[in-house]
Amino acid sequence: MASHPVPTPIVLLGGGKLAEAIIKGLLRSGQVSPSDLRVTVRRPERGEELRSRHGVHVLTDNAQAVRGAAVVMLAVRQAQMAEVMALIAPALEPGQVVVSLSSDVRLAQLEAALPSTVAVIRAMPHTPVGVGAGLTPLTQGTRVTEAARQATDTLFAATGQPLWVTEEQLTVCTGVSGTGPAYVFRFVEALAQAAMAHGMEATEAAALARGTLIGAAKLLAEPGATTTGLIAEVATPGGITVAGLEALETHGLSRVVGEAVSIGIQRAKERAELSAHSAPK
Ligand SMILES: NC(=O)C1=CN([C@@H]2O[C@H](COP(=O)(O)OP(=O)(O)OC[C@H]3O[C@@H](n4cnc5c(N)ncnc54)[C@H](OP(=O)(O)O)[C@@H]3O)[C@@H](O)[C@H]2O)C=CC1
Ligand SMILES: O=C(O)[C@@H]1CCC=N1
Repeated sequence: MASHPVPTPIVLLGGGKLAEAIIKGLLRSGQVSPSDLRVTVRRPERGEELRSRHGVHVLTDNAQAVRGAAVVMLAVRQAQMAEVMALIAPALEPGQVVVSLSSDVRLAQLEAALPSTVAVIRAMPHTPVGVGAGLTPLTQGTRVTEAARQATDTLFAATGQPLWVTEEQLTVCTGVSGTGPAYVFRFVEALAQAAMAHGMEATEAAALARGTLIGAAKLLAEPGATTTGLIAEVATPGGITVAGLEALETHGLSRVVGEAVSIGIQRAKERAELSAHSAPK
């Protein structure tokens, strides 16, 4: 599917952290130019940042921004979703694709708030989209045509890899890959803290931990790499890594990671419920 051109213009409503990562990823792909991208903000200084860093069009009027767009992405937080959907609903044009990045608003609620002539898709990108290395789970609403699906697939392929899932699975993805980069970075911090506890200077400790993650990630990205194989390459039988791996499990690594994922999924479900109950009828 990714051999199709990326559909443009692309409009991002809410120029926050995730929107900027998507802008960076799309521009980096070389398949989209700054003039293909429009982003809305509510603070002029944020608009200036985005304009000067990426050369994109910046607007404050969400309804005006969606005019003529091929794809409209909802990139505001839960608190602004209902308001922004109400603003753009009368301005959306038949055939447009609306992609919600919100973890908190379900397809049924999105479709109820938006005209029946637009295709609604939910996406759960993560910040690696900014370097073209994102994995973006997607789930489609009831009015999605093959063209709309292909347009969205192509767009996220430009920032890494799209992955189509059910809406239920998207909630799991939120708790695993949407949040996941933060957990990985926290692990790097913990590794650096451990190095410092054993006498390393902060700068060297941070470099050791960061270098370990970046090097390990590159090995994992090699064709055919498996975590089991990569672990075996490090863990000399009867050696030091084996002892460390045992300590990780004894002290609950799998349980702790499982707990973080479960809490994330539970919170995503609670927020979706809250959002459904507070939506204007
Ligand atoms: N960050 C991530 O890694 C991920 C985020 N998401 C989802 O993406 C969405 C955005 O998250 P994130 O980027 O982190 O949050 P941010 O708070 O960074 O971005 C939201 C942006 O929307 C702006 N905004 C608010 N109201 C309006 C409005 N009426 N018109 C235009 N812009 C407006 C905010 O402006 P101001 O700066 O003034 O507050 C802010 O810059 C959320 O729904 C989140 O769940 C999903 C997956 C991963
Ligand atoms: O923390 C959040 O709520 C969002 C959703 C997944 C990643 N960031």
